[in-house]
Amino acid sequence: METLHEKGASTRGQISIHTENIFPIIKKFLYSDHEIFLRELVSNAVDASQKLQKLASYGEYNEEVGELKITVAFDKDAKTITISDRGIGMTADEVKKYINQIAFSGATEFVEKYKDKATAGETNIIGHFGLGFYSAFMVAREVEIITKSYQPGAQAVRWVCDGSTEYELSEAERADRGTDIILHIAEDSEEFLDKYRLKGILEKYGKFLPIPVEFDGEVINTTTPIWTKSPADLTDDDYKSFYRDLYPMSPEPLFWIHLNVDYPFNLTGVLYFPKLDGDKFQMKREKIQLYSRQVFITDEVKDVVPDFLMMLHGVIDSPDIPLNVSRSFLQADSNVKKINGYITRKVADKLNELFVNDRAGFEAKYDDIAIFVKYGSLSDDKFYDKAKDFALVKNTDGKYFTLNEYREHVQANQTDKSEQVVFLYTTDRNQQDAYVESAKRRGYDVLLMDTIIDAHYINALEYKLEKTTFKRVDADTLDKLIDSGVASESVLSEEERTRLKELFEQTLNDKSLTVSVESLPTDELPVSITMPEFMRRMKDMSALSGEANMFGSLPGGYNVVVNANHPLSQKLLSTEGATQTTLTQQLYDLALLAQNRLTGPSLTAFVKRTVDGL
Ligand SMILES: Nc1ncnc2c1ncn2[C@@H]1O[C@H](COP(=O)(O)OP(=O)(O)OP(=O)(O)O)[C@@H](O)[C@H]1O
Repeated sequence: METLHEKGASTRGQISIHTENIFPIIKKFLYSDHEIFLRELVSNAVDASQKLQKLASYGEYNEEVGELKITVAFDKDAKTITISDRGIGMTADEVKKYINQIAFSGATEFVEKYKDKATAGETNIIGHFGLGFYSAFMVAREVEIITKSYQPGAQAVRWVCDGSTEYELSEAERADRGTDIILHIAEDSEEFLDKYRLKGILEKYGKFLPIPVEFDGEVINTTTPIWTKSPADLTDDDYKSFYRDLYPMSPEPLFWIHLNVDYPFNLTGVLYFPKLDGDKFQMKREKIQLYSRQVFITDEVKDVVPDFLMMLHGVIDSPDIPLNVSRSFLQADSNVKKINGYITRKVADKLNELFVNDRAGFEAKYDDIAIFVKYGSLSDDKFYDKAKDFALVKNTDGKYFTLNEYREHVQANQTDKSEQVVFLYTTDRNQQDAYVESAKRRGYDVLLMDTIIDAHYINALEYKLEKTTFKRVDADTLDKLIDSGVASESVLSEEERTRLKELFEQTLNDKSLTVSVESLPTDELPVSITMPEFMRRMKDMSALSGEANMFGSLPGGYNVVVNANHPLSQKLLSTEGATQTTLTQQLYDLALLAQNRLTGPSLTAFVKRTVDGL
């Protein structure tokens, strides 16, 4: 039985810390967010309650456990906030040991002592920093503890400390086992003496705590959220309704992944693939909530979750993530790295499973999934290796192919003279329609690569796929895009071709344009405008990165390709003077128009010229 040495008297003593000034430091810097005090104290109450449950289950506590509800109450007049639990409580010696010795964590000792008895994943003790309790001094000018140990016949004790290094410990009255933490709120923290404020904080951090927490006559938490259950016991509706709880305004998720791992680290959670809808490019971060043993910690999951999965929604719960330490430490933490790898693997496995089991369903969702697959493939080679079998490409007819299937599909028709298979693509089906249609007329297939990440994805695929080149449909004339090595016959003589080239150069009078005359099929446009693939990619990249580099600032870069075999070319050569100039300009403008690039005064002039000619 625990009693104070001098029964009835109170003891005074020094809190054993090495610096006198630790409290101001705690107050200011331990947590920048003062509301955290409530999370810490309620977590301690949860710990104490769970410890009691454990002792009971180990047969070391044989009395009635009863209801283990934690209550949080406040008194505006007395300016107090009280957190009460019916957990294991503390003897006077334990108060001295656990409360007075800052940074000595009772929790660590407890786990150490019971770890042999606890089965994996069962060590549900929140605290292991030994400082949580002292966060009370961020908001309180004085903290009082009234506690009574679960041990038979234990004497209740009262500990008071005003935030200096002095404390007072005396005997007290408490009917039942457990602990009351009474905070005498400091003047500058009176904002916390407010029903809505307290409720808000409790709901933020404690919505899923494993022990019921009552505030203002209501229990604020669900003690067994779905991630603590076994997937076998859950239905689709359970997952969907949990999602609705977390994100009331969001459309139904596409699918989800239940995470559950014990070794080499402990992690549970449910990650949802959201329906991104029109929001595809907007990286919606801060949608994953991080918990530690059901205590909400943060929605800043950077470093814990791979960057490309930051757009997922859901909950991750891990006691193995160091939470109160700096970011740089977090990055170097080996558990965090393993967790990262694990999540990546689970996501890849889930996608593969969907692909294999339900190809049609997978395709139906693919437009939403694509961004994860692409971003993942770009940022993580291991993910790419898994994803290459289920990553899909979509052509302009809306058909989906895996990369291998697509290669098979186009190989016969789209292999050039250097044995490269050319994947043609469009970044804008409407704007590049003329080019897409002429490619299709030749029996070529065209891929849709119209999302912002595709430029990078194409680079990565070219690097990874053997003997494969991507070319945008308007990068060159079709003969050159897929160069069979067989030159087409020209109906014009060499001299006529030179005249044609000069005619365009003089009429357009623009040094940034390169004019070439080529022998194309007669059903191709008389004039078309192309931009070499390499040049365009460089320009796109510099536009994307927002950095002005030499490619970004280069003007034009366009080629004007005149089709020597088109009947209009011959007609052009047979005219002269103003008629010839007008016709040349008109053909060039039509080429621009076919690309939806004829605007402003040039468009006005074109319309007038056309009307005049009718
Ligand atoms: N409500 C409580 N009931 C019983 N013991 C408590 C209670 N609150 C605190 N303690 C004891 O005081 C110790 C120190 O608490 P403190 O919050 O400072 O550290 P911790 O919980 O071990 O770690 P953390 O910093 O992560 O919270 C606890 O480990 C526990 O032994």
